Amino acid sequence: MLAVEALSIRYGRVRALEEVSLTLGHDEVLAVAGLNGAGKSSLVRAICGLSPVAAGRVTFEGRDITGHPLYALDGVALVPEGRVLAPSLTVAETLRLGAGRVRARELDARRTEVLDRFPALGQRLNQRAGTLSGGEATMLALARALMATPRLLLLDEPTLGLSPAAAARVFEMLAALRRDGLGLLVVEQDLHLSLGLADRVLLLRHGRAIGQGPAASMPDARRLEDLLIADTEQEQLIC
Ligand SMILES: Nc1ncnc2c1ncn2[C@@H]1O[C@H](COP(=O)(O)OP(=O)(O)OP(=O)(O)O)[C@@H](O)[C@H]1O
Repeated sequence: MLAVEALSIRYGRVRALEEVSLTLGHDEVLAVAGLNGAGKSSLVRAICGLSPVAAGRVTFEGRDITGHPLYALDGVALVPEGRVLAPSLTVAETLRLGAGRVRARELDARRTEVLDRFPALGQRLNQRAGTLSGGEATMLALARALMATPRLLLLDEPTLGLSPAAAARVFEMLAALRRDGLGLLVVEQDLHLSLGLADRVLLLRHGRAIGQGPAASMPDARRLEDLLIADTEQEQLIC
């Protein structure tokens, strides 16, 4: 469904990503792991046209979408780092934004479908996003993305700032979405959560892929953390 080929990202003289490649199939989960500054957000943002691509290619369902802006990408939605909700908008207004330009009947149908997954949001339709708890706000960011009826969902640190229990609930939701056929690319610092959900894991260090492979064949979370921290260059540690 998604293929990233030798993607490089530059911000002026900063080399944020160096020739990183990955593939993701339908209803597959790829977790991207790396320390702060490893290039995880840059990768996710470049896939949906939000970071400058210096070289390489992104294809989605066979179409070249390199540099295409998110709003023009049919089938792809993003849950951005930090959720990026407008605090003064209500839950209902936020969901409406996520749907883009659709007819009222279609909007109602999508909202009903999405709220089936998030009953707590359904009880807060008139509450302003800025007054939601961290866990509720994350669920709203997720629900907003689902209003676009994506086949591929990109998530950038969806558990940031959440309690372990709330983070586990987010990952339960992601598991349910995968069961329902969504492809997920998730940037996640919590390697226990990542390894529990992902089919495959991509490890980034200083903008380079230092390993990529099935989650089942990865070392445990503690060893993975050590690999991400290590200073020595070890190309393709895990394949
Ligand atoms: N807009 C920008 N302008 C200049 N440099 C940037 C910009 N965005 C990111 N960078 C740099 O690119 C590198 C990768 O940043 P990125 O945000 O992709 O890392 P990350 O792995 O997502 O980090 P974190 O886990 O802290 O969010 C960093 O050195 C960062 O300072």
